[in-house]
Amino acid sequence: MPVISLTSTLDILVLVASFAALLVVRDYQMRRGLPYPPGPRPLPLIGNLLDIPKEFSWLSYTQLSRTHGDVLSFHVFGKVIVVLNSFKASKDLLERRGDIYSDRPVVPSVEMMKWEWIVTFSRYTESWRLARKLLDRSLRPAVIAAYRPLLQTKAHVLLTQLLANPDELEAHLYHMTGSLMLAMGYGYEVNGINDPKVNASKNLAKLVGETALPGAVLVNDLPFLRYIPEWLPWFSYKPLARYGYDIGQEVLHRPMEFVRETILNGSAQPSLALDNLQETEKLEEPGREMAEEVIARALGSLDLAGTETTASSLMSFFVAALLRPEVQTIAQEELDAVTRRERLPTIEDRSRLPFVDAVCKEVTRWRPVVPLGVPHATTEDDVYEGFFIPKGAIVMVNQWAILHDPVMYPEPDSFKPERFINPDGSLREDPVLTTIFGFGKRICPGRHLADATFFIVVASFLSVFNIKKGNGTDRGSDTYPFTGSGVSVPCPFTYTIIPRDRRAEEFIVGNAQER
Ligand code: HEM
Repeated sequence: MPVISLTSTLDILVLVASFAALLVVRDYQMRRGLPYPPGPRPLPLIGNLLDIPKEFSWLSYTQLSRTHGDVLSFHVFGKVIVVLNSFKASKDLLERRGDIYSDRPVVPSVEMMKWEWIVTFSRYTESWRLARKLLDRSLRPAVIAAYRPLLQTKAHVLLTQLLANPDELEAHLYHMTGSLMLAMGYGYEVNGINDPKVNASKNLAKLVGETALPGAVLVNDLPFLRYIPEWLPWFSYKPLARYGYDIGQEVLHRPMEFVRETILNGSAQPSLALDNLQETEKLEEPGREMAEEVIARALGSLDLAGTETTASSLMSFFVAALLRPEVQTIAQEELDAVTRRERLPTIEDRSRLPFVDAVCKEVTRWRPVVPLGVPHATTEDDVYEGFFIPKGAIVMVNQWAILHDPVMYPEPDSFKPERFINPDGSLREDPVLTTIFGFGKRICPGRHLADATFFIVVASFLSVFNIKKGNGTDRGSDTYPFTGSGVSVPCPFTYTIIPRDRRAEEFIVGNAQER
């Protein structure tokens, strides 16, 4: 029987220690003696794995930034994760040094599901640049202005649905934002609450939320797990990868097939797909096929990235309105003065509705829907304020820390739209609020659409409805907890939605008949 002698054990220990020392020296040389940004002390091998909670990690980062400073670093299995906790550092790095801070991290689950076509996950490549250019062009303010009537119609349909079935708020919001993306993107009119195209993008968004962030599933930390074969069912990621790939392909291709069919049979409705496909007609093959692929990727990403974020953010508005019912009354007085209760508000009314606008701004500050944004990655080594940030580092913006800074926003955890109102009653603009849409070359291309949609839904709702607390114990803001994973949304809550009065009810019915 082989015996491991004391000397050979010592030999192994010496070997491991020398290897570890070699790594430390190499790391020191690589960063030219400069320190990494501060953070909790890493443990051997696992680094800071135990310092990064799976839930509500933005709260822990905010806490740590108070002692360590606004740029933090963590080390997990050899990867450096940098968390930016201030607007200044986020601007300095992601915007001013955008050439080297605009990549996305390699995420094993994303690779396995072949989701690199989704613009949000695409690496900083020529293929990303092409799709991104198309999105920026298609979602610029002038185009969004042209789609205002569509936005308003969708908001009015939402009112009708809420009147008929007020208990299904979340489903109606999802339906509204999903049907808006599909109408704008492809000229597709959704068919009822269980429309297959809305469901496909909802399923994809759900799976993305559950799996696509670094650390969200074990395979993202231990990439070798992706090779475990299917005959080890408890451990293999392959069935999940296949499912993710299939629903991804459905969102990527099905709506484009629909547009092509409607072009052929002459029933195509105005849409971003139609506009862009018409442009490609001038091209020769293979350029045309490639251009069509870019359109499919860009619009599939729009559908995916725009539906859940906007719907979830709107859900937070309803929680805020429950917590401070008097805010509804103030906003309604402002709305009534503008519309005289003779019509529904429009996006053009916005400049005369500063308080309603302030409500929208405060909701997004109070409960940012993706509190850690979408991770960026560096393509070069860099030095910031004396700290070393290596090539390949994952860089995240802690939106929560920025938008809950008690100096900028006193009592940051309270929902207070008044903070955005100047003493003369006008709206106080706040450039820091764009934080919710990210920074630099990767800033959300759908921000103008999201902003207009948010406003018109809130204004339309408040002009005809009230939301009131449902039954159950009232524990203040604790009655309405939010989820703590990548996308932070209100947990299910009880409420009652009722028309403000008989006049409001008649108005909703009359408006629906006119459509
Ligand atoms: C409340 C609504 C929304 C919020 C809070 C939001 C937030 C964000 C954030 C934080 C990012 C990452 C930015 C970065 O990496 O620095 C992002 C990216 C993106 N968003 Fe939005 N978004 C919203 C609505 C929309 C809408 C309506 C669309 C489409 C119409 C959209 C399309 C996208 C796309 C395609 C990306 C990926 C951009 C890239 O990687 O180049 N988003 N969004």
